[in-house]
Amino acid sequence: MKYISTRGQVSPIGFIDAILMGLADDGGLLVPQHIPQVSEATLQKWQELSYPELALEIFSLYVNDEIPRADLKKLVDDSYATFRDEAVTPVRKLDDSRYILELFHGPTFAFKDVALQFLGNLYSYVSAKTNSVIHILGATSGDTGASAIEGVRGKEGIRICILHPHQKVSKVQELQMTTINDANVLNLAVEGTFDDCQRIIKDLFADVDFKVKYHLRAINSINIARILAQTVYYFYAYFQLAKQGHSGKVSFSVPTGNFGDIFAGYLAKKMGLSVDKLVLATNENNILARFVSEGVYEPGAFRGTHSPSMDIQVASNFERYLFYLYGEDPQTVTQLMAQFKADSRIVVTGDALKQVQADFAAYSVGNEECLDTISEYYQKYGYLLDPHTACGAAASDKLAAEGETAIVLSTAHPAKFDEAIRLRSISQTYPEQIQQLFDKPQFVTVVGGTNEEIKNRLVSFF
Ligand SMILES: Cc1ncc(COP(=O)(O)O)c(C=O)c1O
Ligand SMILES: N[C@@H](CCOP(=O)(O)O)C(=O)O
Repeated sequence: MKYISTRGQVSPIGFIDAILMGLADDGGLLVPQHIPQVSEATLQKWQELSYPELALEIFSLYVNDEIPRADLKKLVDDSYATFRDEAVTPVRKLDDSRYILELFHGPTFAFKDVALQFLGNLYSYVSAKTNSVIHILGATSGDTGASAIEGVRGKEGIRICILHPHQKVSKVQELQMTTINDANVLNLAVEGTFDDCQRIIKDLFADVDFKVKYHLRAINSINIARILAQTVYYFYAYFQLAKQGHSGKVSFSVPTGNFGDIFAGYLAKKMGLSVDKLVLATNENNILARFVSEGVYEPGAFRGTHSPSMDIQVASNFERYLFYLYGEDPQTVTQLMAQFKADSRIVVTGDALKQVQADFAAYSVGNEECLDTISEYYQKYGYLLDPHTACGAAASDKLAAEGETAIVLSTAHPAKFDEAIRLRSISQTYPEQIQQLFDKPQFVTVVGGTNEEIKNRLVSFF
C-alpha cells in the first residue's frame, strides 16, 4: 500500500513515510492509493474478533509489511490495554432504534484516545527504530491536545507542542493539558479560535524547509494514521449490533467538527462495511451541514457553543472528501482548494451535490436543542450525554422518527463538559482521574499567535 496526496504532487510513499509527512508536502492531504476491499467472508470472520484483534487486521491492510506483524500486534495491544472497558469501545442499547457507541473509555475520556494511544506508541517505535527525533506540533479545541500529550508524555526522543484557543476549551480539557509537567510537553494558549490554531500549524507544516529542519510531525487528523485508526470502531460497532441480533445496514450519527471522524466512517463504508446513512451532526458552527444541504462550503461567523470542541469553521479533512467526490482527481481538488484560499468559498452543484446528499444526511443542532437533548436522554433513559454526543443524538432522533436504527458516536465523557451539564441542573460525580486534576499546578504560556511568534517558541523548545 502506498499513499498519495489529494493534490497529486507527492510521489507515492509508504506507510511510515506517510505518518511522518503528516500534511502532504504539496499542501494536500495523504490518502491510500487504493482503498482495500473487505469481502463478505472476511467480514464474517472479523465479527468474532476482540477490538485489538480487529484493529490488527485492519491496520495490516494499510501498513503492509513495513512493520513486522509481531511488532504491530504489540503496538496495538499496548495501545488498547490502557482503556478502562474490556470491549474498548462498547455499544449501549437505549431502545430498538437508538444505540450509543462509547468512545470515551481511554485515558483522557475522549474518542481521540482510540487513535492517539496508537499514534503515540507508533511514533515511539519509529523513533527507536530509526534513531530519529519526533517533534510533534498540534492544534486542539480541547480533546486532541490532551489525548496526544497523554500518548507521548515522558517518551524518549519525542517532544510535543500543542496550541489551544485561550479560554475557549472546557475547564477539564484545559487542566488535562496544562497540569502535565513533563519536560517534553509545551502548551501554548493562543489568543484566538481553534481555526486560528489550525491555520498556524498548517502554515508551519506547509513551510517544508522549516518542517524538515525541525522534524515536525502531526497528530491531528491531517495525519492519515488518525483516520485509519478511527475506521476500526465503525466495524466493531457494526459487529456488536449484529451479535445483538440486528441484521442489515446500520446508520451512524457523528458529532462533527474537523470532519475526521465521519470521514473514517466514509472510508469504512468504501472498504465494504454495510453502512446506511452517515449522519453529520454539527453544532451552530454549521458550515458542513450547510454544505450538505446547499452545496456551498463557506465559513460563517464563529459561535461559542456548549460543545466547544466542535467550534470549528474550516474542517481540515474536507479536502479528503472532495478528492473522492471528484473521482480521485487531484487537479480538481487543487483548483477547488485554490478557489477556497482566494474566495473562502467552494460551490458544488449538479450531480456532485446529489452525490454529497447521497453520502451524508446532515443536521445542525442549536445550543438549546443540545441542552434539551441532554435533559431528555437523562430523563428517558437515565443516560447522561456530553454536549457533543448530544448533537449526534439530536440528529439521530430525526432518523428514529423515520423508523431507522442509528448508532450515535459518543465522543466524550460528560465529565469533560460539566459547564453545559450544570445548565440543566444535572449533577455528576467526576471520575477520580478527572477530580484530582483540580489540585494540580498548571503549566501554560499565553501567546498572541502570529506564525513568527510560534516559530520562535518552537525553535527554543525543540
Ligand atoms: C468531543 C468531540 N466530539 C466531536 C468532535 C468532532 O470530531 P471531528 O473533528 O473528527 O469531526 C471533536 C473534535 O474533534 C470532539 O473533541
Ligand atoms: N475537536 C478537535 C479538533 C482537532 O481535530 P483533529 O481531529 O484534527 O485532531 C480537538 O478536540 O482538538
